[in-house]
Amino acid sequence: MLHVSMIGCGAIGVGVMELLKSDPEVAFDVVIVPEANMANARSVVSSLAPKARVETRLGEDRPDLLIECAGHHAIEEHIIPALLRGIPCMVVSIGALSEPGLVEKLEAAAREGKTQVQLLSGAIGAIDALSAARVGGLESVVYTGRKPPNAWKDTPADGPFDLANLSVATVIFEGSAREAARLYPKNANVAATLSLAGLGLDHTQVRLYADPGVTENVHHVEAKGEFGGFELTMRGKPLAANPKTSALTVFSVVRALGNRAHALSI
Ligand SMILES: NC(=O)C1=CN([C@@H]2O[C@H](COP(=O)(O)OP(=O)(O)OC[C@H]3O[C@@H](n4cnc5c(N)ncnc54)[C@H](O)[C@@H]3O)[C@@H](O)[C@H]2O)C=CC1
Ligand SMILES: O=C([O-])CC(=O)C(=O)O
Repeated sequence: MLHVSMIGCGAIGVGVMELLKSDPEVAFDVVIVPEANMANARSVVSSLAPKARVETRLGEDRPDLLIECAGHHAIEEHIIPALLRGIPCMVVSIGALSEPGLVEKLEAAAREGKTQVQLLSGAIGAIDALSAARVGGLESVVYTGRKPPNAWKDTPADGPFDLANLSVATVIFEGSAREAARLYPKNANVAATLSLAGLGLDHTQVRLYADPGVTENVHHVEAKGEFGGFELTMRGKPLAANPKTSALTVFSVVRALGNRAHALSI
């Protein structure tokens, strides 16, 4: 039985608890949310993981694994202190790692705690192929992200572009993955994940579209290198609870927890 503490109880966290509620090998002991969200989280957790406590921090608990499904601040606030205490962690808010120095800080904390932090693939596939290709040397990685206009609400594109009335696919950003992640933190996790697996934040090229012609979050990757090349297109269905987040992100967390909890890992 894997004893898990989870940070966040939003679209991803709730989806994960729903899918794992009848898995006898995974137990949620603690769910961590900010004070203001505790009442809401308690009502959800009481039906999906009735044995779990809702807290604002991990405290003295020592789970087998701490998983972050919360957002960028949670990395500094909860993951780094847990790693320093030797608790293995998984992270889904990969866009946060575009902040200068944060990847190094995470790595140093895991080393000091003699443990490991796993960065999850989330909404994108082929991270295994890309990071293997890096071993032989990569020439270029180009990522194009395409989402319905409402997924760009409350981002820097909301204002300069009349999102509600777009009639054609419109490029709202073109530049490096570092800049994409800085400007669009909640929509640039995929760009950051591809960068960390591949050519890094400054050399991964990103183009983002608000596209009234799509209903899914479409991720396209083109990579070339010593290994040859690949092209990947993923059409991720957005979660009803948060259109910025693809359902595959939830499934990737469930897969990662299953791989730790079950006898066979794939
Ligand atoms: N790697 C990937 O491919 C993807 C990563 N994400 C990232 O996953 C994260 C969560 O996404 P959603 O569940 O859709 O968001 P959401 O907004 O629905 O839920 C976030 C939850 O985390 C809690 N929270 C926020 N800050 C916190 C903190 N500092 N400490 C503890 N709890 C905190 C909130 O109260 C809420 O319960 C976001 O950062 C998002 O950018 C989302 C989609 C894909
Ligand atoms: O598709 C998703 O779930 C989220 C996404 O694009 C990102 O954060 O890069």
